[in-house]
Amino acid sequence: MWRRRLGALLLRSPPSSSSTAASSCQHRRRHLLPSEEPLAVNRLARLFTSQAGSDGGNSQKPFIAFVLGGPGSGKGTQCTKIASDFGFAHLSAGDLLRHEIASGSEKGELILDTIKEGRIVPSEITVELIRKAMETSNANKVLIDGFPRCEENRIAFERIVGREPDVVVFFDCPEDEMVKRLLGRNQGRVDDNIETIKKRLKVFESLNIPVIDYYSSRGKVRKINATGTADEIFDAVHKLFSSLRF
Ligand SMILES: Nc1ncnc2c1ncn2[C@@H]1O[C@H](COP(=O)(O)OP(=O)(O)O)[C@@H](O)[C@H]1O
Ligand SMILES: Nc1ccn([C@H]2C[C@H](O)[C@@H](COP(=O)(O)OP(=O)(O)O)O2)c(=O)n1
Ligand SMILES: [Mg+2]
Repeated sequence: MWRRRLGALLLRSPPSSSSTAASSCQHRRRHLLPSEEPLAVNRLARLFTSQAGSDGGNSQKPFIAFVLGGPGSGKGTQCTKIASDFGFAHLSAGDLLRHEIASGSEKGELILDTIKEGRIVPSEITVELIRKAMETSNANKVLIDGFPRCEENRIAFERIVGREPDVVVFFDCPEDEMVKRLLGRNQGRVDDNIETIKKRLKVFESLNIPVIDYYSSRGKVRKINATGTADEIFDAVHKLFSSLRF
């Protein structure tokens, strides 16, 4: 029901794109799980286990909202507003990955190549960046923007953290609107060009929609109509967050 037809512009994309992305996600799953343990598990256990009064900071399990939607659906724009009005820490998986590229680290090159191709970065890299950012922020309410992007991302996070998100906000936007927004974003991003956008939309359909379906079946998804102005959309978002208990 969430699948949308893209305009003629996107109908001619090469059939290999989604299978490449899918195999990347699947491929990494084979390597991921053994290598995550036990170090990361122990660190995350400390982060997420209630230790009232013992750590001098936030001692509660943080409230976690995953924020999903296609590329250009307005996740980042809405997260900024939620953070400002509701006091959430805003952790953008894409920003964390771009920061890693900018740092010149060894992983940066792989991340850059992957993002240019519109594919998904190996989950162990992304989850580790999110884990560190959560630890640093020490926040009790966290928006995780643009994650999990595929089942491998989801499984890696839930396995390491040992829990599910409290809520999954899904910005539902027609593809032609997302394309228009991305082409006008003008932030100098290597992936905001029509070729990469086509691939990202295919990846969203083939890998991210199943994650949304999964959380939907568990009653976690709150779908927001992401058309209209940013302020109009935020009216609905504001209502939603006002109704949540965190
Ligand atoms: N409701 C909206 N209407 C028009 N443009 C929007 C809207 N929301 C966001 N934008 C613009 O669209 C582009 C993509 O938004 P962004 O928040 O970065 O989306 P995402 O994080 O989902 O890719 C940005 O240039 C942003 O300013
Ligand atoms: N969980 C994630 C999030 C982003 N990435 C990569 C792949 C995505 O196309 C890029 C950009 O992600 P970002 O969330 O910033 O993109 P949008 O806000 O949806 O336009 O980063 C990833 O590999 N895994
Ligand atoms: Mg974004």
